[in-house]
Amino acid sequence: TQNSTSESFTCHSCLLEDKAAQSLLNKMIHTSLVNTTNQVEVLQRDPNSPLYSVKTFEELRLKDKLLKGVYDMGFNRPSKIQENALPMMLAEPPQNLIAQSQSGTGKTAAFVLAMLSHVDPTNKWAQCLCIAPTYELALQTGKVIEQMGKFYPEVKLAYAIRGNKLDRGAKLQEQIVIGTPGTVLDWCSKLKIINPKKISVFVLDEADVMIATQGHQDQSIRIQRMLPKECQMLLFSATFEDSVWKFAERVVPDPNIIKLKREEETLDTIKQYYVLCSDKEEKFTALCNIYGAITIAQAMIFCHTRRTAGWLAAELTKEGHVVALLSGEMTVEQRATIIERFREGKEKVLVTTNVCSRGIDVEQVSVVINFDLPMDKDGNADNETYLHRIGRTGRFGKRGLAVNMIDSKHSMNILNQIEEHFNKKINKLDTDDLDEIEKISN
Ligand SMILES: Nc1ncnc2c1ncn2[C@@H]1O[C@H](COP(=O)(O)OP(=O)(O)OP(=O)(O)O)[C@@H](O)[C@H]1O
Repeated sequence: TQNSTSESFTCHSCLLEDKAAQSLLNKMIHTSLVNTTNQVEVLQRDPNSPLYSVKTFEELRLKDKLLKGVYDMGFNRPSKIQENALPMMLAEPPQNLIAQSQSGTGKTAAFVLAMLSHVDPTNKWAQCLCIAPTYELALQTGKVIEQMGKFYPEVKLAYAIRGNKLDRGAKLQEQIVIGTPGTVLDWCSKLKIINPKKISVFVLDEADVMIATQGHQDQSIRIQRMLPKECQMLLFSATFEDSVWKFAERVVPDPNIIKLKREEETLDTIKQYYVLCSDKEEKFTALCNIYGAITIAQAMIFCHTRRTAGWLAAELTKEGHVVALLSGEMTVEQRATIIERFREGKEKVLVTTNVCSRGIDVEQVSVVINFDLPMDKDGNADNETYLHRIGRTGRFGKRGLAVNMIDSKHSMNILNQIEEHFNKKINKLDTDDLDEIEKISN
């Protein structure tokens, strides 16, 4: 209907544009390293120079105060990306770096360590400058700097973020500055609080989010142009589409490049079924019939709109089931809390719309219910989203179960498109047949 289309559109646009919120969510959720089996790809500016990588933090010859900070955070050894990135960032003379890897692989920890090692605490001026796309992301990175520098109190940190007003010409004493592009630019140019000529490390974090925000790209480039040529430039991004790449090349001259590819998801280990119903209510009944079977593991239920998700969560609750609802009108903090609880297993079922959970990794989910099938704005099958919802990477390749609810010719059509696209047959499931339901959960 007109209504549901526009509703899903609003939710879609509010979150699609809000890459920053997604990024913040992932940061809040990743309280430890994400497992990846993919190899790191390293492209050196000088292909003849030996490639250094480290397996321990000791090999980096960090100051004791810093090593203590690293161990105090519970890090035992460098992550995959850190093995190569750290030696490059700490090399003499300094090397420029562009690094791309998914959220939770240790990028932030890596450049924070690099900044802290570069600082000369006896010099009371800004030496390292880090820019992040939003206020919240800047605060989040600031926290990591404070935590890692806990045993190195001579090094001070300043936040160049809105609301932090300093007088024109006031000279900053802090050696590290973290902030958003607009404020950092003001501090460097108009207010002259930072002398950009004295910056020796420049970090551009979350480049993909940065360029998605109006104006940030230009501001970042203007900041970069004020820095001395020999300043070390470091750029990090979770994704690497062409636009990010073009931007990266403009702000990081002569870069070394490190990439950690995301693992491909496949449908190979997934049992896929469809259930035939006549309307939403019948889909609900069918869902209740298989509820016992699906809640042996953790399940996610996807609906097309916020309204359906809200309705479904309420109906399931009325039936006495404990479910969590992740919805578009929630704040980032609220969403983070819900995802965190679900991750910890406090709730076994999470009802959500696709938009809300796009790009958020919840690896342990082994049952996915498509209460509504994923479709694009023209009403065709959204194969990519289908794969993201139910696919598994090699690493988390345990068996999974996907159940698709069909209640119209249109949704049957989408299902057929999905079958054809992946060249995989999706079997019919009779939810009144207890033996059959028994089978799917084994
Ligand atoms: N070497 C390490 N050993 C153990 N844990 C680590 C290590 N490096 C980072 N971590 C932890 O792993 C989590 C993810 O790291 P980090 O935030 O640096 O990743 P990221 O790639 O920057 O991801 P995001 O872009 O989402 O912040 C954090 O909780 C961090 O404290």
